[in-house]
Amino acid sequence: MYSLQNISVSYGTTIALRPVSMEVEPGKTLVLIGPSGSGKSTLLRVMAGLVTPEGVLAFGGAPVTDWQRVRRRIGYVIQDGGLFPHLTARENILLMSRELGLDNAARVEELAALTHLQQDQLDRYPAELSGGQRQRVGIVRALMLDPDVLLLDEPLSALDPVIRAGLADELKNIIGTLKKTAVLVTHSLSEARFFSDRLVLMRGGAVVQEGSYADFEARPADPFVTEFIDAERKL
Ligand SMILES: Nc1ncnc2c1ncn2[C@@H]1O[C@H](COP(=O)(O)OP(=O)(O)OP(=O)(O)O)[C@@H](O)[C@H]1O
Repeated sequence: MYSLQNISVSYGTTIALRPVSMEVEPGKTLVLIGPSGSGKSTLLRVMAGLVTPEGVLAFGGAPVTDWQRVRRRIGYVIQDGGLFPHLTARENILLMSRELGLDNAARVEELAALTHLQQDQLDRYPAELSGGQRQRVGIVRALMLDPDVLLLDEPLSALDPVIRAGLADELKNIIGTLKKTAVLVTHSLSEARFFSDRLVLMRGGAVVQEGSYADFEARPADPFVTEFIDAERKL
């Protein structure tokens, strides 16, 4: 779905991504994991077309030249939903559809059912919803235009453990049922293990190891991989 060749990003004098190359396979879930500041969100923002990198980024087999067209095929979810506070949940969800002149009212109902959002919750403002409900609204909004790809930046990190476990199940089901390609950023190794077909561990803007969770355990490419796994286990 994505092919990245020597993608790098600097913010002024800060190097956020060193040349990174990777593939994101269609229909699979890739998880980006690594310590704070390692470049995970920057890489996701590059895939969302929100940051322009050096290097070559291809989507669906061709280098991206028209982000307008590509962005419609991508749903982007950030921590706490990233909702507009002055719009109700339903208005947030329908914003893009209205801009494009699409009547998607029925799809809201379908997706609300899939994410266990209730009617009265859809008519509330974000401040009147719990963190888990806001996150669900963010997920429904991202799914409205039926994107091929879901980009998820720490979608579960603001939630209490019970809600987090429930939403993790729902999200995994949604990704599987709707056959989406997903790229998910997390700090949590257990989340990474739960969601990933493939894992990418980053440090200092570079990829340390890429593979399955089993590869990371059985064949760590660098002492940092073992250190990272052990540190997470202790918690
Ligand atoms: N808009 C920005 N302006 C300047 N520097 C930035 C900006 N965004 C990120 N950075 C820097 O780029 C580097 C990578 O940041 P990024 O947010 O991609 O890391 P991350 O792995 O997602 O971190 P976290 O897990 O804490 O969210 C960091 O050094 C960060 O301080």
